[in-house]
Amino acid sequence: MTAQLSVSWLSKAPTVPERFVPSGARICPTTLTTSATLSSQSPTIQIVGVKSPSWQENGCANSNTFHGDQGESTWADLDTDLYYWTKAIRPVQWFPGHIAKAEKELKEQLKLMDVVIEVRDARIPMSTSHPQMDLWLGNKKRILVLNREDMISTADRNAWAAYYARQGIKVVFSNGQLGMGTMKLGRLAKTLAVDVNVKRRAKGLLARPVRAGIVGYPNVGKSSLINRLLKRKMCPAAPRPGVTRELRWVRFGKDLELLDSPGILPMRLSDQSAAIKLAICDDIGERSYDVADVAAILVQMLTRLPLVGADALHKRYRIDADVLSGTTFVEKLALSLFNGDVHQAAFRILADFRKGKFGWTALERPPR
Ligand SMILES: Nc1nc2c(ncn2[C@@H]2O[C@H](COP(=O)(O)OP(=O)(O)OP(=O)(O)O)[C@@H](O)[C@H]2O)c(=O)[nH]1
Repeated sequence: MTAQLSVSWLSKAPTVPERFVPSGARICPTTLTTSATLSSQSPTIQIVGVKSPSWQENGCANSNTFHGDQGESTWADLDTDLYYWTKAIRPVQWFPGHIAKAEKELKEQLKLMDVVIEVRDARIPMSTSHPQMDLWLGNKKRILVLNREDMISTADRNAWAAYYARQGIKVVFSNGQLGMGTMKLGRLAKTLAVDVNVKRRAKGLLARPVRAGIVGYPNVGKSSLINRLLKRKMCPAAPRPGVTRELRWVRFGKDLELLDSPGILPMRLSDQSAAIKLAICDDIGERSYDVADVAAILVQMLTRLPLVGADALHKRYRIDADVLSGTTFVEKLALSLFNGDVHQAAFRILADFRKGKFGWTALERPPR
């Protein structure tokens, strides 16, 4: 997919740190691809009852600017640069066998679902949107959940809420760890599927529980949400991707059944900007990426994020991020804290980000 660039892009060379400029790399604006634009391949999410069913999630397929209350151009520039940074590192690819199996089984179970609850990581809602989800779900009733709401800023949340509101999409923000949003989710699922039993009764059949399938990328918090709703640990949940291996229906009260499913993602991650964000957010298996590369890119991203910046990195590690490439930053940290062990230093930076040590922030803002 190609992106049309705004004039400012054409006139402004991306700020690409040396380490991430691949040899022979050339800026070719008309063929730039960004995570924002690639995600536009995924068509629509809709909540039944909402008019105008077709939501081009990234309806501005060719827009690369982000909106929000601050740093609009910062987000756009960052997206451009991220594209180049990823060109210089080992591609991130992850498709373990259980995902292929889960995808097949999930498609078979679809016909049993009255409503589908699609869970995404609130830090990266576009990068955790499966490009084929719309094709699989067709007209099925859907609820969009942005989980890990505690891991983003209020400004991020407002930007995403406004974005979905403009599309006529109701989005539930949730916290699978503490349970916020889960009751609302349960209620919404039952409300959306209310016609199931209306139709059954009209045919003289007994009412049955509404069936809601919970789907999404790995580690976005699907099982945790179910456990929180049930107030019991019925589904395996742990802080690493790929914990749920089997599809499993569980009952919530007498009128709702929930399907927990393994996290699925595309066999080939063609959008490497999205793939890097999955790695940063721990939504993809650790063996699929080079930790040092990913941490170096994270440093460069954080330096540029309006809510973080080089100051936050300096405060934590006493190293100036704004004058160094991400790689040099990681190497310096390795020397100062880990006896030169770059892997450990890289892992520390990723772990600190995931624990919110630089402040809670999303890595994506909605397209305009
Ligand atoms: N901070 C925070 N952590 C969460 C939230 N939801 C889930 N988690 C944590 O994220 C980790 C992954 O959650 P899971 O429920 O196992 O995720 P999953 O989507 O089922 O993962 P897969 O098995 O890979 O499909 C767990 O350690 C949870 O405690 C949330 O809203 N906020």
